[in-house]
Amino acid sequence: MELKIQNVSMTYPSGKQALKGLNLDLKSPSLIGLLGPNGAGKSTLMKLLVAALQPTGGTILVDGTPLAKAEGKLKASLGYLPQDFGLFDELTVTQFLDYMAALKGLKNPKAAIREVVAAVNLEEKARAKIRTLSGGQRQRVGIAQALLGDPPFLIFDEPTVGLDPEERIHFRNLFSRTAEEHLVLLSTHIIEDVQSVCDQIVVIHHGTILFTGTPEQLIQSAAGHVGVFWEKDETLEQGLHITARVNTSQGIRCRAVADKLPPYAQSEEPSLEDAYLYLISREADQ
Ligand SMILES: Nc1ncnc2c1ncn2[C@@H]1O[C@H](COP(=O)(O)OP(=O)(O)OP(=O)(O)O)[C@@H](O)[C@H]1O
Repeated sequence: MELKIQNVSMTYPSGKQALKGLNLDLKSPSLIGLLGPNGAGKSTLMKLLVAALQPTGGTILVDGTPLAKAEGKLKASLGYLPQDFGLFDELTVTQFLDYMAALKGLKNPKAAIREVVAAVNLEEKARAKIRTLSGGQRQRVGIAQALLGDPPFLIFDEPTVGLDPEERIHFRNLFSRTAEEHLVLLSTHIIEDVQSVCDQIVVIHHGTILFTGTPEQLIQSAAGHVGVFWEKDETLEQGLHITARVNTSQGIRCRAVADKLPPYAQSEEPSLEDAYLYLISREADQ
């Protein structure tokens, strides 16, 4: 499966331009992490990709066919976890998944439901009413319904919200395994979610794409722009973007990103988080 996003823009009826001339190729199999600050346009892009919104400019091609003509095919091969996912509180987990399986037209719903309930570790709650679940468990039901029927294209909008660290690791591994044969797109603010599993990262900010490439390429782009120093007085922080500030017994140790590091900063190898913050901070400085 291949999606081509060509010069896509989205302006809401309010006049807010959420996306500005985006170009992007998404090709199966791949696990693509969509990173960006609040309001960057991530959810808008995902809504366009699932045809929940129509772009106000540009074209989206699904295996070469314009989305407007390929909508049926796209929806039949799509699993989607939206950001604000409403659940049917009075249904049990299994009843809800059964309903979703019917909407998806699955031929063998019982086996498919068993499979996804196991994949998200919810066997113990399969008969529990959704209103009795914790936030993290509800999120897992949302992930389960997206996985139902093993669709070849999966979109998860902030899938790890509400999950504890152990669950987040479980889901990262699940997404990674799923992406061995599928196209998986996940949006997140959490760098660790993309760090260890995504083979491609797309950084979006103010409705434009700032970066596409591998995590290693993003890290490389910040080489020479990350440094640490002891904060002897506050003026040393001026003109720098401080990414960490640690109180130690010897004083305050600062980590910073900057276009040009000051002489008192000792250069450090960038992490993915440094590189992301460097990219966003450069944009903010312009
Ligand atoms: N229905 C809407 N009408 C008007 N403006 C909207 C609408 N939905 C989103 N926006 C605006 O479009 C911009 C992009 O929003 P979007 O939800 O796509 O960002 P996001 O990157 O998903 O942010 P977050 O991480 O906070 O969910 C924001 O400025 C937002 O306020």
